[in-house]
Amino acid sequence: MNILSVASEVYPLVKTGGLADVVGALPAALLPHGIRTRTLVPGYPAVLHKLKKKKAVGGIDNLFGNPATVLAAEFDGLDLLVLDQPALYDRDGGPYLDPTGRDYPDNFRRFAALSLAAAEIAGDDVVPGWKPDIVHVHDWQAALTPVYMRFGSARNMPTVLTIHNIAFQGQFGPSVFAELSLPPEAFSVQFVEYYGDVGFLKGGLQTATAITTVSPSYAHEILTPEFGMGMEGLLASRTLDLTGIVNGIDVDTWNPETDPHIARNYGPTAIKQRAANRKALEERFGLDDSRGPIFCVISRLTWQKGMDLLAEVADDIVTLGGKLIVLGSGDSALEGALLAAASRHRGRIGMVTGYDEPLSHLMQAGSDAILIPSRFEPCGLTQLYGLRYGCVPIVARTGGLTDTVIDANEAALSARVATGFQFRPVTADGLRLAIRRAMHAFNEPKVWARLQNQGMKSDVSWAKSAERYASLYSGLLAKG
Ligand SMILES: Nc1ncnc2c1ncn2[C@@H]1O[C@H](COP(=O)(O)OP(=O)(O)O[C@H]2O[C@H](CO)[C@@H](O)[C@H](O)[C@H]2O)[C@@H](O)[C@H]1O
Repeated sequence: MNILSVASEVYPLVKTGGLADVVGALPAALLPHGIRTRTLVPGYPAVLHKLKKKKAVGGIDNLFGNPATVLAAEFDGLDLLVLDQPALYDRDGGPYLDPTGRDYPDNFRRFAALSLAAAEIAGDDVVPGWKPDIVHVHDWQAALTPVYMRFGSARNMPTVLTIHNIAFQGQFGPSVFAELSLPPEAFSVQFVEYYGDVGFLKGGLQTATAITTVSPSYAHEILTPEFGMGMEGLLASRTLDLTGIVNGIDVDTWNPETDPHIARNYGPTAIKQRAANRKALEERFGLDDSRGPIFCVISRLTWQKGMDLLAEVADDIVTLGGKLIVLGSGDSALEGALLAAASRHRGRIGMVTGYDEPLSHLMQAGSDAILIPSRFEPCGLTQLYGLRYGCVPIVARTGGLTDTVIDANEAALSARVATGFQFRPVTADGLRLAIRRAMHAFNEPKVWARLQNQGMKSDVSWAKSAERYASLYSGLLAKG
């Protein structure tokens, strides 16, 4: 079976968040099921520079006024198709933002182009000799693909749309519609029209054959007004086509036994070796060597991720005898609040602003616990990395965090299945209480070691979830 996967980022070529990790790891996990994935991504400079051997395999004469080339390349086991169109993608800055941090004003065109190219690859002879059986698109940036397919030659090919975060919907003013090369009837409630605007994700949710999101709990939550972000009504009409499949992680990239980014490698039978990583972290963040637990945070600094709650409890972590290290960037007010906490508590709180993949590995390997106080979290990946690295997750009880961490309550502790701590309500007090519970457990070395062990034994690989995607795909093909 051939899948065309379409996304705006893919690890290890271009990553701003968890979407890239999933799009980068799923193809290898699907291979044992006889499923071959080609991944279509935009030809940003970062992508083109990293791909040394690439060859033009097709072209589109007129993609919103300019010709585009489709390049093929292999990278780190990924079979890639790259949409090369310099007018759209050859920019300074990131995939979505210019160097000053503002959205590119033509993002609607940049990602409509990605979707239109995908539809043409699926339906026309853009890549001679190759056709997918199913097109699997990710998030709003690729969500117009099934809409274009509906009006093109691949109208009968099944499509899957995965929602990684329903908060990002790709909503634009009505004037962009004229530029999308869609027929007039597409500006209607059955397609992209959304309260008078154009909704990319909305159009995808209407037209994709199947919809998935990245955990079973989030699949339920997005049917409610609290989490559905306005899409709950539409999703309610599609519940039969909606599934939650929890994310896995790439257990080769994230393997404490072989990880090149950490000070000392270790496995489940040598957890004590983590001490060398803890020491390396203390040096890196300028922390003292007091014995209390190190709590880490690796996150976008946003309200979604509950980073305002973290700023509120930072002083308490120190008062309770713990230490806190934060790696992240985002909202400047939150960044400022956390930097202020770090300067109030030199030696006990450390912060690195920015994005640093290798450091994120060392933090998982050397910290005692990872804090994830998200207000909503479709799946979350950092708790899965934490489990694999013996870094105990302390998480808000929401979305995929609910599904992947087993709370250390009395019953779970005595059954020896607990892997971390959950809290609700998601407030500063809720988080504070969870930190207290964790401190208490940390002070009982046997209990803590059991939590770490149990976490490291959890299956966080893609194996089970890849099987679920494989059976979803087969079901779609069987339906014809
Ligand atoms: N400053 C920094 N330096 C280095 N690495 C950093 C970093 N900040 C974040 N990261 C990394 O970026 C990724 C973030 O993934 P998450 O799943 O936590 O959230 P995100 O909201 O991006 O993803 C969305 O999509 C994913 C994938 O489906 C869902 O799990 C999630 O719930 C949803 O919100 C992780 O790999 C993390 O280690």
